[in-house]
Formats: sequence, C-alpha cells, structure tokens
Amino acid sequence: MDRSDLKHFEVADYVIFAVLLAASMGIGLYYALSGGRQRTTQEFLMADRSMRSLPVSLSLIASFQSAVAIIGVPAEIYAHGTQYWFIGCAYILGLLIPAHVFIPVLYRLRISSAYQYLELRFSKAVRICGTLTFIFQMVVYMGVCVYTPAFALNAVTGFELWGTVLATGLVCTVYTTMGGLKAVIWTDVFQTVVMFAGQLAVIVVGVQRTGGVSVVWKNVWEGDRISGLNLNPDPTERHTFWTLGVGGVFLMLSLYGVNQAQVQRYLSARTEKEAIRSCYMVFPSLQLALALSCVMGLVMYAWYCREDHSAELGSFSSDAMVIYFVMTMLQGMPGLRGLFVACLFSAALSTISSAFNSLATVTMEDLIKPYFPTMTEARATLLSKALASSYGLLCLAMAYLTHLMGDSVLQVALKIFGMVGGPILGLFCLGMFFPWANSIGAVSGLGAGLAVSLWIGIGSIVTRKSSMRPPPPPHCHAANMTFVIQTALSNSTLSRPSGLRRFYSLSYMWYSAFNCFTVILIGLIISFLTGPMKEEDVTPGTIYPLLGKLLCFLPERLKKKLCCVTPLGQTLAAAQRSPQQHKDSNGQAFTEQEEEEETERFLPAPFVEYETAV
Ligand SMILES: CC(C)(CO)[C@@H](O)C(=O)NCCC(=O)O
Ligand code: NA
Repeated sequence: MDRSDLKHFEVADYVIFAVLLAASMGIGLYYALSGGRQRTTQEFLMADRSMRSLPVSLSLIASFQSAVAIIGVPAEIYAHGTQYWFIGCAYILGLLIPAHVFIPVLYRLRISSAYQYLELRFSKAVRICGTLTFIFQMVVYMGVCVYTPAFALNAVTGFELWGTVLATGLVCTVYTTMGGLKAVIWTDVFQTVVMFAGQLAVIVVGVQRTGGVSVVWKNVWEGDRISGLNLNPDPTERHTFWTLGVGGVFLMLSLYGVNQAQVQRYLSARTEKEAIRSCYMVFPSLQLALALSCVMGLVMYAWYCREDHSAELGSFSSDAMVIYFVMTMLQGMPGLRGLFVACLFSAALSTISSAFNSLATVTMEDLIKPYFPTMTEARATLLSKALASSYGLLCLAMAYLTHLMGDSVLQVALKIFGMVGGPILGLFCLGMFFPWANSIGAVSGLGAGLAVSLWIGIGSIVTRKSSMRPPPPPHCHAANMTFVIQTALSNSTLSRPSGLRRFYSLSYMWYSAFNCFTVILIGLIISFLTGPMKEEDVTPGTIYPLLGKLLCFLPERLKKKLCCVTPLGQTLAAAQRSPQQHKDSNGQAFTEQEEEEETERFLPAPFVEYETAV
C-alpha cells in the first residue's frame, strides 16, 4: 500500500478526534465552574469524597490501561500467541485482595495519600521514601505512556512525533489542572468508552475483511497462535501460567492495592462499600479490555498470514506493525481511522491524567503540607494546580528518555511496574501483615528491594540480546516450519544460562513478587535485629490481621502470643480507648454498622491534626 495513503485522514476522522479533545476539555471546564469550583484541596484532589462506584470503577481500569496495552498486547499476541491472555486469571485474586484487605485498612484511616499510611504505621522517614519511590515510578511510566501512541503513529502515518507528544501533554495538563479529580474521573469514563469503541471497530472490520470468524479461527489455529496452558515451572520462561497467573497477582496488587492513583479513587468513593463495589466492577471491564486487545492481535495475525507481507512490514517494530495493520484495515472507511486514533489518545490521556493528579496529591500531602501546617487552603489549592501542570511538563521530558530505550512497550511498562511498584507493595505488606516490623526495617527493606530490582532489571537489559526470540513468521503455513526450526535452533544454540545470567533472565512477570518478598524478608530480619515493634506501639487500625486469619486453626492463646489476632474493627475501638493515641476519646463503644460514618472520630492523633489543619 502507498505510504501517503496511510497519512490520509478524512474530515470525519478529524471531527471524531476533535470531539474527543473538546469533550475532555469541556468536562474539565465543567468541574472548574460547578460544585465547589475547585477551591479546596478536598475537592481538587479527593473529589469531595463523594463519588459513586460506576465512574470510580471505569476510572480504575483507565488508570493502567494506556496506549501501551492497546498496541503492546496485540503485538505480543501476534508474535508469541495467546499465552499472555492467562494474565486474566490473575485478575481474580489481584482484585479480591485489594477489595478486602487494602481498601478496608486504607479507607478507614481517612487518609488522602496512601503514603500517609506509612507514617502512621512506621515513621515520617518511611513515608518520604515511599512517596519518592512512587514519584519515580509514575514519572518514568508516564514517559512510556505519552511516547507510545506518538511513536507508533509517527512510524506509520508520519504524524509529527514531538507535536503529538506535546499536544497530548498539554491537553491533559489543562483539563486536569482545571477540573481536579472529578474531571479526571469523568473524562476517564468517557475515554474508556471511546477506547472500547475503537478496539471493537478494528476487530469487526478486521474479521469481516479477513473473511469471517471461521477464516480467522482457521488461520490462527494453523499458525499455532492459540497457546495451551504452559505449566513449565521454570521462572526464567517469559510467559507461563505461573509467571502470568501467580506473578501477575503481585503485579495487580502493586497497581490495584497500593498505587496512589488507584488508592485515591477508592478514597474518593462516598463509602467503603462503594469503594469495594467499584473494585469488584473492575473485573468484568478489565477482562473485556484484555479480550479485545488479544482478539485484535489474533485478527491481525489472521490477516497477515494469508500472503507474504514481509516486504511491507519489514522495517516496522512489532508495535508499529499494529498501527500499520489498523490503518490498512480501516482504509476507505471515513471516521474509523479517526476513531482509532481517538481510542489511542483516550487510553493515553486517561492514564496520564491519573498520573498527574496522583503525583500532585502525594507531592502536596506528603512532601509539602506536613512542613507548612499554616498554609491557607487557597494557597494549597493553587500550589496543587501548579504541581499538576509541572508534572505535565516533566512527563514530556520523560517521553524523550523512553525514546532512547527501545524494547517492546508492553515489556517496558510491565518492567517498571515490577521493578519500582514491587518494592512499594512489599513495604505496605510489611506494614500491614507483620506487626513486628519497625521503621528501620522498613527503610532498609525498601532500599534493599530497590537495589536488587535495579540489579536484575539492568542486568536483564545488558544481557538481553542473547535471549531475544526470533521475529514472528510472515505467514502461517509455509513459514511456520521455518519458525519452528528457528526456535528449535535458537533454543539449542542458546545453552541454558547459568549463574548470574540465569538470575538476570528471571521472567519480568516475577519482578513484582520477587521484589515484594525481598522487601518483606530484609525488613523483617532488620526489624528483629534492631528490636521488633511492640503491639502497644503500633498505631491502631494500621495492621491487617492476616496471620491471625491464616493461622485460624491455632489455639487463641498462641495466636495472641504471635500478636496477630486483633481484627480491624477492634483496633479502631482501641484507638478510641487509648488516651495518648487519641485526643477526642470519649470512651463510647461503637457497633460495626456505625463504623462507616464514625471512623473520623476514631482517628489516631496525627490525623486529627491534619484534618483540623485543612
Ligand atoms: C496492567 C494490566 C496488566 C492490567 O490489566 C494491563 O492493563 C496492561 O498490560 N497494561 C500495560 C500497561 C499500560 O497499558 O500502560
Ligand atoms: Na488509560
């Protein structure tokens, strides 16, 4: 196909794309002018804690479903078959655990930033380390998110690369800064719908042009794209049921359990029940999103395996190939190319806006407010807006860094989640599940976890060349044989890595779990060496009695000795009873039902100060 034709967009395409941008800006403007007009940080950063579960759930899936997933997952399926789809299994525990463990603890503490938890449980120093790690994670991830759609579009259609990056960053900065979290959540809802519509359009047109569902199925089956359950226990095998279904749970926990972008949404819900319900509602939408991207990869394979396209596709990375496929497929269908571009940008914008807002929140709540307790609300809000927009500019700079990396974008994003998100998950688990962990243990654990994760991560990049798989086959029947031979050859010539190399070749899907356990292990060892925390020193409400629940068969006395029995409701009641922990203690007993409305009264001392300072 003629390259110039790929660049050809009709009026309808421009209109659809313009509608997306205008609607996003419009929502931002609406929330800038309605409600409290974004004059308090409670509104700007927490949406007045008034959200219902449906918008929150759509916003939750939008946060980590960016153009990386829209392009990267089909590219993965096209090249390596449907094994990646098994990550859907990880969504079950990966959402149930946040809903029933992390949300109850964090929601009842009435915090604004997830990292406030770390101060309550450990100390200021741990909180600051946690916050800085999170900022690092999100800033690097944001770079990948803005860069991906711009790069892929540029490679295929010749769209101006840095112009696209700049436009994404600016539009997003404007509506995020104007409308606060309410605008972020409602634009997410709209953008998620556009995202699904765009993917669906490509699939429907693609199946039809390839010759119907049966032809697609026949081609992908003969091309060996439908992967069975791979139960190989080797942890260096990139995608198996274990790496995806078990390692994936930890990836999901680091994103849906403790990542500020998500925690902030849970906290913006009007009740704890509503927050939990929104987490449940993520499950079907996330499965749908995964299914759409996987099917798109299969349709793409079915289309290209009919004849030899290597001349056409030769120069593209597999990510750019996805865009090339879509643009070819939607040729001559006015509006649909525009819809797909809108889909890519919806995915990117909804992720970046969550990142901006959560970054502004943690910078404000964790790094600025505690040190300027007398700051007026007006000034704090102005500063939050300034922060949201400066992170916007920073993300443009990070896009340039991603430009220099060059791996499959999906792999880059998931590696960032595992390398930096894994240790943060470990820190929260250490605090919530292990009452003995102390502050020194937490800081050393996090430090050790980050060091080990950077070691493996960088080691894997340096030694990567040798472990790369051969490129995907250009067509299914004939070329399939050469593919099999190539794979067999590369497997035999590539002798099993030994020693450090084997360590470096750990599947990136294990990064979250591995780094989480490193933090817990080192954290516990250091805590026991420096004197474990005593139960009475732990701030009530910050421990989830996981061990108590897991060891429910042990006799009560032994469990008490292990100090892991206090259920969450009782710890809150204890906060109320203990005078040095709680200022407005009035000795009144409370029942489970009252808890929801009453938590504010049972806040431990540090909170009462925050809340009154606001
Ligand atoms: C984060 C998961 C695994 C959750 O389903 C998925 O959305 C994904 O693969 N995301 C890739 C990163 C991104 O889309 O930015
Ligand atoms: Na998104």
